[in-house]
Amino acid sequence: MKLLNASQIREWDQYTIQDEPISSIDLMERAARACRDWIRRQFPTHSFDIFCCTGNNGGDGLAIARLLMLMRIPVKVFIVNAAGKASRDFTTNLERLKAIPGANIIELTSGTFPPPPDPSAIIIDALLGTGINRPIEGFTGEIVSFINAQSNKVIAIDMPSGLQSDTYSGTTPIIQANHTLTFQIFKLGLLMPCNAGHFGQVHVLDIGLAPAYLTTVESKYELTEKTLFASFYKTRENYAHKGNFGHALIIAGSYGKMGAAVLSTKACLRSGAGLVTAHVPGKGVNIIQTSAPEAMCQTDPDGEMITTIQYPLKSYSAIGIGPGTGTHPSTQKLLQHIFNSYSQPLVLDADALNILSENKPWLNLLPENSIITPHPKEFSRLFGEQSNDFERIETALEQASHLKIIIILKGHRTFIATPAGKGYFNTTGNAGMATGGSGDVLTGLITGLLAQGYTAAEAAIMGVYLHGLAGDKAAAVYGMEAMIAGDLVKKLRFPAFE
Ligand SMILES: NC(=O)C1=CN([C@@H]2O[C@H](COP(=O)(O)OP(=O)(O)OC[C@H]3O[C@@H](n4cnc5c(N)ncnc54)[C@H](OP(=O)(O)O)[C@@H]3O)[C@@H](O)[C@H]2O)[C@@H](O)CC1
Ligand SMILES: Nc1ncnc2c1ncn2[C@@H]1O[C@H](COP(=O)(O)OP(=O)(O)O)[C@@H](O)[C@H]1O
Ligand SMILES: [K+]
Repeated sequence: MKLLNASQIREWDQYTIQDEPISSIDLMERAARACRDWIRRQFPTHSFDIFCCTGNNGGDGLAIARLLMLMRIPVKVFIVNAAGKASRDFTTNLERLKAIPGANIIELTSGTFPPPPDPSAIIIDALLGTGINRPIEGFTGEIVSFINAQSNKVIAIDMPSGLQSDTYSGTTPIIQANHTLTFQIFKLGLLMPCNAGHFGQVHVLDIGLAPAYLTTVESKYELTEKTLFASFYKTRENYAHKGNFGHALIIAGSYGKMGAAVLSTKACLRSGAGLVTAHVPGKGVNIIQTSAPEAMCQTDPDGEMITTIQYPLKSYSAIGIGPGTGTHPSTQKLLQHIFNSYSQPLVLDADALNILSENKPWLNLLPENSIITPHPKEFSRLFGEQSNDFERIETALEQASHLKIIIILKGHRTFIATPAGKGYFNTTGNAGMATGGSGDVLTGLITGLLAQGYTAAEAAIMGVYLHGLAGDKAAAVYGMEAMIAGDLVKKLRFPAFE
């Protein structure tokens, strides 16, 4: 699914109005009904204080208020700056709400604040949505601060008010919601870790915008979803043999960190690669051969770390390097040797990235379409500190196209930047994956996909998606706390397709 910016979303709105056709007030009603249904399911016994400005986001708030009232749910509506310019659909919804006997509508003008809400009431933030075009200030800002000061749960409609959908919002007043009910599609601002304290849990509600619009519009960003995965996935032929699925080499581990080698090797085996070899320190041979007997093993002449490769690399269709290797100068030298002698894409993680950040010119030696998998700290060691997450993804895209590599910026919504200038946000995974070794699993998995002949971008997107899916399956069984990285390997599954 493409990610759209605020003006494209407005266009999508208009497209749907003409294409379906549906009037704009009916589209607002459909959006309000979707919110009402979600709210009723989640909070069946609460009362609601709904805060509205006078644009269409406020119009949604008024329609939600009416729909809740019609179900005999207690609702108070506060209209902020009621004398301000009102949208047509806001005005229509205000008339409809006023027509309901007992409607409790309170106008708030500068300096008048509402009474503190009932402790069990839920606040609905329908002040501003995607129409925001400047930071919130003045009385609206004071109302935002008032809402944030309450201990009540807050549900934001479409966007937490004050949060920009496409750019960094800075430190101006912004609603801190527990839940955000956003319409039809994620917004960039709802994917950024720096905004997490504002959007809480995001729920995308289908309001029936015309899918055909998406084929007419360009977007730099996309979400990884099952359909994208399916578009890359290659079915195994009945007569296929292991020689058809490549030979992956995992270079990993050091004394005390052999677990990293085991996890990435096992994940590589489960990627579908035909053959997997692990290159490990001499003393690690028994560990790897016992825990991953399906893999072959090359031992380093050094017992405790990776220093030397004494065999040709050409026969390997993909190489993953870095988990648990350490950054000893001998390991650094080996990495440089690989950069100079191997021309196919590499997958670089963990200590390989730490070595790169100490030898930045080597970034230019990376074979085209190599994949690097930094977490935010590794990313800033490589490419410098960024002042916010929007800047970080921009830098990732710039560097991916400059270095002609894929950058996987790991996190809750892992971001994949491709040399073609496209960025993908992953939709799978959970905080249970914040446990040592999860990244090693990802490295092995992506290396194995690359070895089978998937392009670097496909391997990166599929790997990240599958890794998160495995995390979700592991969390469903063990809970987020009890799951460990080895469970990700066990739970790796390729989705079934028709
Ligand atoms: N397609 C969809 O998904 C659908 C969307 N729908 C809903 O419409 C919402 C978008 O509505 P919207 O365009 O009327 O904008 P909204 O956010 O209400 O702002 C209103 C006005 O406020 C002003 N303003 C701007 N910044 C400001 C600030 N900082 N402080 C104070 N004022 C500020 C600015 O006017 P200006 O002052 O610039 O003239 C702006 O026009 C969307 O989020 C969703 O809830 C659904 O109903 C149907 C389907
Ligand atoms: N809160 C989270 N939500 C979703 N995925 C997460 C979360 N925390 C970590 N992950 C995933 O787990 C992996 C952790 O990798 P990394 O930080 O390299 O850990 P390690 O070095 O311990 O293997 C990444 O793929 C990341 O996206
Ligand atoms: K809002």
